[in-house]
Amino acid sequence: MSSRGAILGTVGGSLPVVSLVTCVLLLLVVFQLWRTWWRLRHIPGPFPASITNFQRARWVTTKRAHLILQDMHEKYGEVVRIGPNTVAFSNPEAIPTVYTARTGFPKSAFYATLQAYAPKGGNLQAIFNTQDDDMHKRLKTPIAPLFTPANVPSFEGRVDEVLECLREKLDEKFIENSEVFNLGQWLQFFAFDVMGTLTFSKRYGFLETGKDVGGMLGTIVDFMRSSAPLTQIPWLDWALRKNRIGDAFQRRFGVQASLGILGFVGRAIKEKQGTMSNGEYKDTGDKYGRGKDFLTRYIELQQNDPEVPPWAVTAWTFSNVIAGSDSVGSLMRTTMFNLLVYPHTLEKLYDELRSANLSHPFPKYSEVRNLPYLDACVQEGIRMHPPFALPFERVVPKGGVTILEHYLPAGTAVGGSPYVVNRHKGMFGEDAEFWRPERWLEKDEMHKRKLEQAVLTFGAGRRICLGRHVGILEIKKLIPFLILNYDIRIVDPEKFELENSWFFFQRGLYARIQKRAKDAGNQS
Ligand code: HEM
Repeated sequence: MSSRGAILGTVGGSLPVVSLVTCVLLLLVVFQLWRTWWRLRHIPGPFPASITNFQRARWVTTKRAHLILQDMHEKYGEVVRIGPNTVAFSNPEAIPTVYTARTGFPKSAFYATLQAYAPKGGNLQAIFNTQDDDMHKRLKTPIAPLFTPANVPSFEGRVDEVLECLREKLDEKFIENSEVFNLGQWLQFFAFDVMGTLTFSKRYGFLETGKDVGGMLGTIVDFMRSSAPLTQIPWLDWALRKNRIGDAFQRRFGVQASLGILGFVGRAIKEKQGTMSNGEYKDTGDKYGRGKDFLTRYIELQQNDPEVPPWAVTAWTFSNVIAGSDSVGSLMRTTMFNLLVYPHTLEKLYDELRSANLSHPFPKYSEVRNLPYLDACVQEGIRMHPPFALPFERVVPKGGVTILEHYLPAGTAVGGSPYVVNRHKGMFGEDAEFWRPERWLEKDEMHKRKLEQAVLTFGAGRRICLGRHVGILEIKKLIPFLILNYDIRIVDPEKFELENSWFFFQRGLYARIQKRAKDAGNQS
């Protein structure tokens, strides 16, 4: 008898061996599941979430993860286990603990899934998606001064240029015949063309053509739709997309949308570097008093500082395109939608704007930035519909942390969904689900600051949105312009639809517009 046969013989043939191996494997699986469950067993949540991430990935595929998460908090409390190693909170009191101003509480692997991949260079780290604190500092420090409240008004002339284009198109296409049109889409075109102008000195052409030129908007939707479920199971992203074989497959079948955006950014950089090196580009300013665009400033920063890696220009520009266009468009739509659906708030805002003696047709930022009711409407829009709406995950550092009386060991991923946190009734009131700009004005300035700090739409702490002042400038320029110049009526508000694919997309804000009488824009 061979030695193998002898071994089999000792356990009575091959079948029992197979059974034994199966039993051992099963025991190992059970042990592993038990260990996984055990680690955060003190955090309440649905049982499947304590042993697998597939449940929360499934929530994301429904495109209504924000509502499911809200239900989970309703059922299990303010701190809920949503994955084997992941915990979500709903009370804004946890914000300063999780989103600290110092390093050491890094972003989780959620963000790696949002990094574009190239087989030669690996993942492209951008400011908003890098998990590495040092890399973040290297990327952010050189460009942060461009985004300060003091510098942001230098971009105003470029916004006026795009407002002019929007005005022309609205007047030309939709005034005469009272046509019903997709106002939401035009606001998105506006937001993208503003970011194109701010970044490249060029509109993408959305407003000119009334179309998604080059399919860029669709590309972003595709990228987010394919990435959003994977943010919940990052190793799957790595296995499917972030390796040479997966990448080749994605390229072959044209499903890696981030490459389309990167390709666009790459071409724009090359073109600009060309015009800068052959002396064609002159920063002379123009009738709008515009200064240099972002890309020119990025290229100069990179050229003047040997510490800055050459690929930083792509990373910075990619951030502008991905983080700074759809987000602003979303907030514009939310604010307009709610003003139209709650006409008494629109009237109140109209009265404030008329009394303010604003420049016509485009109010100056200095004239509108501190108008109280306009500010309340913008803050309420920011609160109601955060353009990024899955929990912003961070990794608990060594020593663990306690949030809302729950201890989380080191290595736990923890985050708040801005949609859920922004609707916390204890902070924002029993009517937190509803549009009510007055909540920002009814107490003193300290209360207003407290509410602002409780809103998670821009993130918080060290990784708070760098471009928020740019976005607010755009919104505070656009809304008064629209309201003072046009009488806008919403059509079929129930056609307004939401899709949460990490980017919180909106569709179908239909309206009719008419021009207001010339003297209606100003009371004085
Ligand atoms: C006004 C609408 C905007 C909203 C709601 C928004 C929201 C956000 C959020 C939530 C984050 C941080 C996410 C996290 O913690 O994971 C973020 C980061 C960032 N945003 Fe925005 N954003 C907006 C506009 C912009 C604009 C206009 C720009 C650029 C011009 C921009 C550039 C950035 C950058 C560079 C970061 C990374 C900051 C860092 O990690 O240090 N954003 N944004």
